[in-house]
Amino acid sequence: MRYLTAGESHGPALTTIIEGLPAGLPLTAEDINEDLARRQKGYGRGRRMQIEKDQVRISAGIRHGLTLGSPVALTVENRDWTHWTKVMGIEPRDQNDEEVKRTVTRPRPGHADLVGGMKYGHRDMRNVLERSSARETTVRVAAGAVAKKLLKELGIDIASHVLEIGGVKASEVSYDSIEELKEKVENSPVRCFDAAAAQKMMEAIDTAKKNGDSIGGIVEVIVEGMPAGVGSYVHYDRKLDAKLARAIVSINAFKGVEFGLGFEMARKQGSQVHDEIIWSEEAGYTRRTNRLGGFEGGMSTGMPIVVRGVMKPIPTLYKPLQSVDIDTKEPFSASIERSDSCAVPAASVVAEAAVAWELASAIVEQFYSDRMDVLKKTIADHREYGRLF
Ligand SMILES: Cc1cc2nc3c(=O)[nH]c(=O)nc-3n(C[C@H](O)[C@H](O)[C@H](O)COP(=O)(O)O)c2cc1C
Ligand SMILES: C=C(O[C@@H]1CC(C(=O)O)=C[C@@H](OP(=O)(O)O)[C@H]1O)C(=O)O
Repeated sequence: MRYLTAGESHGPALTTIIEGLPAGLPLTAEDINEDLARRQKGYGRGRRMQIEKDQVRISAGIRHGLTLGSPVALTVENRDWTHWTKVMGIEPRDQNDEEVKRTVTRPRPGHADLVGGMKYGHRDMRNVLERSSARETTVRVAAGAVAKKLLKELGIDIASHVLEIGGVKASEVSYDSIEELKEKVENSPVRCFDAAAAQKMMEAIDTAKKNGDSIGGIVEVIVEGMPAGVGSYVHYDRKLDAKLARAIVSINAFKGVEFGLGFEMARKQGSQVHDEIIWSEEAGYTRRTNRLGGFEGGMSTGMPIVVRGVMKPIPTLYKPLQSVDIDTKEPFSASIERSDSCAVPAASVVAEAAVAWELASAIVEQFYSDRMDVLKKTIADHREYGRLF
């Protein structure tokens, strides 16, 4: 499967086209809108999220609530567009209009402005920031919601949550089921299961905001029910953990990724890292522990997938950092109109979507069928073969 996205942050709309979905997958706008709403929540976001109320319009690929096997086209309109019709106009610009003539010549350190401008020859760096904006993650979440629906049909469940914001860490995660974790997380303004830590995280966001600064954090995605043996050890570009790593780091402002114990493995002995193998009639092959986070040799082991990503602090700051105006070459200290101070909770929903997409895509590639009912049967047979292997 593959998908493309198009759209500028303050343009009319964002669009995605999804190709390669099997026919017969139940899918409604509500399935997608639920995740769009989850992405919009989260303590620490700026005023833009009060303007937007993301809703998907499905314009192709679905009939009577089921996928047809043809490309699925999804669009989310930008409500803010009504305030930007002149500046972001599609038609040639009106050279006499003062508002239209104003260009962005002051790059923000940490954003794509300067290098993107140099690369594409955009001396008005609005042409860069409009597309480099994380507004694009709206339709990535829409594509992810479709992937999640496919995974759900195959008995694969996915959740995401926030582990750390601005140095405030949640306590060790403990939950009886992924459903219990989800319930706690969805009721938290920072998507953290630990209520005491969540309170401190919100205080850290308030402090950063008051100081005109921004903060980042760490998110975790957990997947249960993934069959063993998806991905492959035989070639670098077929390793599923590598695909997930790329997907996480492709999210705006994400700078690192780890699986299971992750970077902590550097400080441990092999006996404290590798997961002992056991077998039972009911469950087949499982592990006593899950310190490797669900991967061996670039393949899913069948244990829960545990992947984390680190998000840097938001680059646009009310507290000015020094930069250079590209017209005058003079230094300036930037002042800005609006920005998020922390988008880690929203980004955890994006990470969930990114992981869901990669897993669904890898499953469809490996167990290919044009039909959802056949895919379901193939996965069931694969699980049974693995149990008795
Ligand atoms: C959900 C989300 C919201 C974001 N909001 C902002 C924002 O309001 N202001 C900002 O400067 N950057 C924001 N970012 C981060 C920038 O989009 C990102 O830093 C930029 O595209 C440069 O890419 P890089 O940080 O990956 O190098 C956000 C990122 C995410 C995932
Ligand atoms: C619009 C979204 O996030 C935006 C991501 C973003 C950036 O630079 O990445 C900058 C901000 O945009 P604006 O300047 O319009 O306030 C965020 O609001 C969104 O998540 O839907």
